[in-house]
This record gives sequence, structure tokens and C-alpha cells, in this order.
Amino acid sequence: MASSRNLSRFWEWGRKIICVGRNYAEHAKELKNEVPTEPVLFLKAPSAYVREGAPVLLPYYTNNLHHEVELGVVIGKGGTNIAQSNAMDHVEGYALCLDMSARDVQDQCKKKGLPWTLAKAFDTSCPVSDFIPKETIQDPHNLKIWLKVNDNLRQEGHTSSMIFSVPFLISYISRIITLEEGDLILTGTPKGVAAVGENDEMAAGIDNIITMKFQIKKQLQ
Ligand SMILES: CC(=O)CC(=O)C(=O)O
Ligand SMILES: [Mg+2]
Repeated sequence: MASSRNLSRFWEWGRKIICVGRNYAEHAKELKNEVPTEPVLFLKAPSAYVREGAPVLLPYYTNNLHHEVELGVVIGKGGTNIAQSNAMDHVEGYALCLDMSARDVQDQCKKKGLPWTLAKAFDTSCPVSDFIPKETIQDPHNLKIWLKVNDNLRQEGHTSSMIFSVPFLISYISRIITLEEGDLILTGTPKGVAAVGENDEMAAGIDNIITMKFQIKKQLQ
């Protein structure tokens, strides 16, 4: 399905990271947002990728960095105007992802009507697991995803609670932004988002499929 380049290291491709917000009603409610009737989209820069072994940076301009655990979908075949009926043919695999969010900055951006770039797209704001081949996950809407901070469970959600399904999201996004191989779609976070601080250790997983760990470090100025 993928081209000659190997998508198992999709983070090295430098392609788009397209994030879906408020895709779980309980999370939209915990942040006092409306439950959306259309997907909420935003982007992260490819420099947001970080892999296990390297720290997640606490940006100098936030006092409230939140974790958001999410299922990531790796695109194997690009396209525009993709029909929902064959959207899954465009999927190469999956990854466990975190959408690190400077919540205080995001709240200010919302108040001022500004984009969320500072809050969501900074370096290391997208920790990702190893690539999970498509065949490993029979149904992306039947997975438990969880996140612990210093061994305390903070988030536990089920992808069956997504408001917009993976095929719907691929189709919807591809009518606005051309999807390319190596792109990553973050499908939104379940409830339980909360703050992390310097030296905290985040562990996250998908069922018995994959786990990953990251430590928070202050960004040097
Ligand atoms: C309110 C948000 O930050 C939306 C988001 O990223 C999500 O996953 O939901
Ligand atoms: Mg998110």
C-alpha cells in the first residue's frame, strides 16, 4: 500500500499532523465546550514529533501543560475527496499519540479569537509510539486507551465513544486538506485531561497492543 519509503518510521517523513478536537463528548464537556456537530480541526508542525527516550518539553510560556492521549491514524495512500466507503484503504496503520496542550495559552487564544498554534504545535507536543501495522488492529473503534502520570491513572477511554469515526474523519479532512502518505491524524482525546509538571513521568497504552513512556523536562531558554 505504501510507496517505496517505509512508513513504519512515519515521524521521519515530516508530513502533516492533523488533529481532531472535541471528538469525545465527555472531554468536550469537561472543558465546558459544546459537543461539536462537525469535526474541529487544527494542525501540529512536524517538529512536534518526539519519540521515547527523548523528553517532552514544558514550554517556558505555560503554567498548565496538559496531557491528551489519542489514537493516531497513519495515512498510507494520499488523496482528496476520499469517499467514506473506501477511506480505510488509505490507512497504513496506527500509533499511540499524545496531544500535549498548553491549556492556559489555549484558553487565552480562545478568548482573543487567536489560533491555537502556541498552545498545541510547539516542539515535542506530539509524542508518538512505535508504528502499529493496520492488521494488528481489527477495529479502530474498539480499543481502550489510557494514560497514567507517575503511576496514577488519569485517562481511560474507549474509542467506541468517538463522535466522528475514522472513515468519516478521513473523508471529511480530505475534502479540505489533501492527505498524503505519512500524514498522521490524531482522533481526539477522552476525558481526564490534566496538568503535568517537571520530571513527571507519563505512561500510556492501547489495550495489550502497545505502551510508551515519556518524562517532562523544562524547556531551556
Ligand atoms: C479542546 C481541545 O484541546 C481539543 C482536543 O485537542 C481534543 O483532543 O479534544
Ligand atoms: Mg487533542
